[in-house]
Amino acid sequence: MTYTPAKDEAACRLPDPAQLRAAPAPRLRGLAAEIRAFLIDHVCTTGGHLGPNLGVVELTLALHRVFDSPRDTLIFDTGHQAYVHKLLTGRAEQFPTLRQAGGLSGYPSRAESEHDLVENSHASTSLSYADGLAKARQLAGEQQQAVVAVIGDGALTGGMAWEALNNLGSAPGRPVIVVLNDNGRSYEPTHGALARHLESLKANGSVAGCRNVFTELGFTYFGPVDGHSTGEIEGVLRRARTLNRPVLVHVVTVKGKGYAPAETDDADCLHAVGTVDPVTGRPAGSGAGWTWTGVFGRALAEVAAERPKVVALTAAMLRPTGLHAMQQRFPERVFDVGIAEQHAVTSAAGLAMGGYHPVVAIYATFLGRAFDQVLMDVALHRLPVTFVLDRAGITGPDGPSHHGMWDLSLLSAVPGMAIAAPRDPQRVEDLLREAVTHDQGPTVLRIPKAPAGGDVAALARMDGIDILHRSPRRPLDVLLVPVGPLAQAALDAARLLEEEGIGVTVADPRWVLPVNDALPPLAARHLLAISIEDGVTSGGVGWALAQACRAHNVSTPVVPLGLPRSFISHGSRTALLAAVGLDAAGIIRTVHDALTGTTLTSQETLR
Ligand SMILES: Cc1ncc(C[n+]2csc(CCOP(=O)(O)OP(=O)(O)O)c2C)c(N)n1
Ligand SMILES: CC(=O)[C@@H](O)[C@H](O)COP(=O)(O)O
Ligand SMILES: [Mg+2]
Repeated sequence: MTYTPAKDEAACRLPDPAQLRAAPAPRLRGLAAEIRAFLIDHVCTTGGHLGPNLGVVELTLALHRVFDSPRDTLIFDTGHQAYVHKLLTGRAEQFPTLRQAGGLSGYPSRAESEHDLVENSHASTSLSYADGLAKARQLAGEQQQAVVAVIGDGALTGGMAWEALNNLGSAPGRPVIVVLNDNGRSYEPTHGALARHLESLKANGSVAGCRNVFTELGFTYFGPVDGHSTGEIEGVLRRARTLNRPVLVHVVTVKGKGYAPAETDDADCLHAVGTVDPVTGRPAGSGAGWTWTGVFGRALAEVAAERPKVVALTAAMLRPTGLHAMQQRFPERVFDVGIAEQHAVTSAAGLAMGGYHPVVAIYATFLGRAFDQVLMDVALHRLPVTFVLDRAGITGPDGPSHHGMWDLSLLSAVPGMAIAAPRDPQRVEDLLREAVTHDQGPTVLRIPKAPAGGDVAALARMDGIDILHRSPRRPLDVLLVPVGPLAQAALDAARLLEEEGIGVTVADPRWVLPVNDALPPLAARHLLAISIEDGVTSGGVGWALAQACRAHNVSTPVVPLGLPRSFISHGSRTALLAAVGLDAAGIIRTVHDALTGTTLTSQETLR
C-alpha cells in the first residue's frame, strides 16, 4: 500500500473499547486502514516507533475486542508498540504531542490511562509481570480476569522472558495468555536458535498437537496465526481464553505493515524515526552531521583494522550502537547476541579470557540489567573489556527508562573499572584507543544521544587532565570539571563569568572515574570546584571528587552539578538538560549561588 494522506480527523474518531467490541466485523478492515493512515500521518511528523506500531494494528484491535481492558490486563513488552492501544483507549487527540515534553508518552503511561500498566521500556519484562499478576489474581480469587502479555520475537530472545516462561508453564492452573508478535525482527532480522525454531513453526503451519519449545514448557500453543487478520486472531484468542491455562498464541506480523517505506526498509523497517517525509519515509531535514554514535563507529572500525584482537558485541542493536561499520569490514568479529545484555557481558568476559579485547556497545540504560555480570564476571577477574555506553545521560523523547543517567553512579563502585567521557569526536578516538590498550581491567566510554559537534582543543595537559580554559590576570576563583560533552557548556559559562571578573579554570579529566589524583591539588588552588555531569549526582563524579579532596586534605568546597535522583519524563535533551541546570546558564547560576556562600579571598593568579 502506498501512502495516501489520512482522511480528515473525523474519519479517525475511533471507537472506545466497548464500541469496538460491538463493531461489526466488516467495519474492522476500514478501521485498520484509518488507524494506519493516522499513524503514518502523525508519527512521520512527531517521530516515534512507526514500524512496530504499523505491525500491530489488527492484533491490537483483536485484543481489545476479545478482552475487556482494564478489567482484563493487557501488557505490552517494551511498550514501543502501544500506539494503537492508546488510540483505542481515547488518546487519539493527544497524538500531535507524542514524545514531547508534557505530551503523550511514547510508551504506556499509568498517569495517562487506567488501561496502561507497565511504563518500563526495557525489553523482555512482560512475561514476568504476567506471572506476578496471575499469581495475584489466583490469590485474590479473580482468575476470571484475563492476564495477557504481548511480546515480540526480539524481546523473547531476552533471558528474563525464559525465566518467566519457566514459571508460567509450571502452573497449569494459573491462566496466562502470551501473545508472541513474531515479525522476524528486532531492528535487524532476529538471529539465533530461537529465530530458527520460530521460522520452522511458521514454515510447518498450524499442525494440531504439534510439539515445540512452548508445548514442552507446558503451554497450549496456537499458531502460526495471520497477524493481519483481526477475525482469525480474535477466534484464536477467544479459544485461548476458554482454556483457563497457560497459552501461547504465535501471531505472525509484518513490521511496518501497510507502508512501503517501512516494509522495505532493510535497516530496521523504520523501527524508530524522527520527523520524516510521509511519502518516502526518509528524514525530512538535511543530514544533521555526525552523531556521537557515528564518530564511535568510524573510530572502532579503524581500531579494529589495526588491532585484530578487538571484537565487538551488541544486544540486537548493531546500527543504533554504531557497530555497522566494523561489521561490514570484519563480520566475523562482531557478535549480535539478541536482546540479551547479561549474556553479552559474560560472553565478552569469555572472549577476554580467550585472549581478545571485546568492545561491548550498549545503551547506558540497558547496561543496568547486566550490572552483576559487569561486576562479577568481568571486573572480579580484572578482564580487559571495554563498554561503550551510547545514549549516556539525558536521551530525551524516550523518557524515564531510556535516560542513561545511572551508569556513572553504578560503575563508580566497580573495583578496577576506569571510566572515560569523551568531550568531542577527537577524544572519542583517543580514549577508545587508550581503552583497548588497557589490559588491567574493564574500561568504559560514555557518549550521548546528540550531534557530535566540533573538537575542543586543550590549552595544556597536566597529569592526564586537559586544561581547556584559564583566566589570566584573574584570581583562581572557580574550577569547573565537566564530564564529557558538557565541556562546551562549561566553556560558554567560563567566558561569561570571566566578563564578571571571576577567574575560571575548566579542566577535563577525560578519565573521570576513579578521580585523577591531580584534581584535588588543582581544586586546592581555587576557592570553589564544580563538577558538571550528565548523570545522577548521588554516587557520581562530583561525589567522588569531593571524597578525593577530603582524602587529600583539600578544603575547597566541591559542588556536584548533575541530575536529580528521580525519574525524568520525556522531552528534548536540550530542554531537559537546561531544566536541571546542565547548560551555561545553569552553571553560572550554580557558581553565583556557591560564591555568595564563599568570600573571595584568593589573590593567586594562574601563571
Ligand atoms: C533491555 C533492552 N534492550 C534493548 C532495547 C532496545 N529495543 C527496543 S525495541 C527493540 C527490538 C524489539 O524487537 P521485538 O521485541 O521483536 O519488537 P518489534 O519491534 O519487532 O515489534 C530493541 C532491541 C530495549 N528496549 N530493552
Ligand atoms: C524502544 C527502544 O528501546 C528503542 O527503540 C529506543 O526507542 C531507540 O532509541 P534511539 O532512538 O535513541 O535509538
Ligand atoms: Mg520483532
